[in-house]
This record gives sequence, structure tokens and C-alpha cells, in this order.
Amino acid sequence: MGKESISASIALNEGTSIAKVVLMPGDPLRAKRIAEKYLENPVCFNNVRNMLGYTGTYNGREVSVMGHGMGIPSIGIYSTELYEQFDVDAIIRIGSTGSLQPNVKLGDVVVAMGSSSNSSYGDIYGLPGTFAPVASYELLKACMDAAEKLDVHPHVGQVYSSDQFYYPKANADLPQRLTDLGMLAVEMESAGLYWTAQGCHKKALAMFTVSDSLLTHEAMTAEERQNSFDTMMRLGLETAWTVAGE
Ligand SMILES: O=P(O)(O)O[C@H]1O[C@H](CO)[C@@H](O)[C@H]1O
Ligand SMILES: O=c1cc[nH]c(=O)[nH]1
Repeated sequence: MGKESISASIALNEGTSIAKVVLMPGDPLRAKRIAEKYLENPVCFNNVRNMLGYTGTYNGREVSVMGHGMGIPSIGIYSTELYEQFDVDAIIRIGSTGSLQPNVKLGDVVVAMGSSSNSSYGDIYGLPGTFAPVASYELLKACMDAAEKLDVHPHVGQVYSSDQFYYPKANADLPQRLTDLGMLAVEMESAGLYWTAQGCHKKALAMFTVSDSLLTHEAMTAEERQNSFDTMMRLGLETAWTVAGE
């Protein structure tokens, strides 16, 4: 066994390493599929808790891909350890999201410039006001340059990182209020990633494929998800490739 993180959540398999840039979906099996489909010579570096992580190359530059689980506490642990204990410079979350706007359609790509949240996770930084979770400009710029090159047209703006997937009756009007505030879409981790990156003096970006709509209640089939995720994956990989070369 190679190096192990303090919480023992990441333990490098013998002879493996983690790249400076890590793409992170929530689902570890998606990380495996991404590594096998898009990376050259992927090698599994972590199996702890089945939170699979792989390192390979994309167009000749080293990139890793690893699952981060569900919710801010989970991505908080993995991203902190990757940044602080494994010397990772940049994390790009590649996820799914629920639309909050009529023009944000199923299959569209959303890039989170900022991420509001009902999570108290940011309180650990002890600011008396709000610690605004924002993307790293350098990654956002690399992403938008890649989008132009790939002829992809993402929605870029503020998303909502919720601690809840389900809204009880007492809070059933929250999605409508988020829509009124112009939030593009809802997911469950980007704010935690952005707080962690800033706290660790590292870089982060989150991008998503719209898998469902909180307005119309439409949802993609598994096959549709698979196909449309490809556009976001290319965008994430091209962004990673750019920063991996710097
Ligand atoms: O983007 P992925 O990893 O699919 O994660 C999304 O799916 C989970 C909810 O089903 C939450 O973790 C949410 O952020
Ligand atoms: O958190 C999430 C992720 C995808 N779709 C949703 O509606 N919510």
C-alpha cells in the first residue's frame, strides 16, 4: 500500500499516483466508466470505500478521475485530502443537475460561476458574514475557451447547492424562490467544493449536465443521460488538459 490520507479515506494502491488535476463525478462507477472510456492507460489508485479513483493521460497530459460521493460533507473530505495531502492543484466536478429555469433544458450544460447554498459547511471558516463560493477564474476561462473550441454553449451563472434532494412540505416553495432569484439549476456539492478550494488556496470548477427539471418534472432516461454526459465530459477533459499543461 502507498500513501494513506489522515482519515484513511484515500489510500494509494502500490505504485500509483494522483495527477495535479482531478475530475470528480459523484458516482465512483461513473469515475470508472469515464477513466475507461476517455483516459489512456488508466490505473486505479484508490479502492477505499469503493470510492474509485484512476490516473491516466488525456491527449498526453496526466489527469485523474475519482468519485466524491453525495453531499457537501463527502466532497469536503475528498477535496480537502486531494488538495492538502496529495498536492492536487485543481478539481473539476462533473455532475448532474436539476433545472430551475425554463431555458435550461434537459441535456444542456451548466457551469457554476457561483454557488449559493443552504449548507452551514461554510461556517467552519468563521467569517461573520457570507463566504461566497465562487469558481476559480482560471478554470472558468479555460472552460469557456474549450467550449468555444468544441462548439458547446453552456449556461454560465449561479447554481444552488442544496443539502436536501427532497423538499418537505414545510419548504416546498424553495425551488420556486430559487427560480425567481435566477439560479440556473440545483445540485448538492459545488458550494462545498468552492469553499474548500478557496480555503486550501487551490482551484475548482463545477459543471453539470441537466438531468431533470424542477419546473416541468421531466427527467432523462438512463440512455439519454449517457449520451448527453459526453458533451460535458469533453468540456471537463479539455479544461483539465489546459490546466494540466500549465
Ligand atoms: O452530479 P452527481 O454526482 O450526479 O450528483 C447529484 O446527484 C446526487 C443526487 O441524486 C447529488 O449528489 C447531486 O449533486
Ligand atoms: O441534486 C440534484 C441533482 C440532479 N437533479 C436534481 O434535481 N437534484
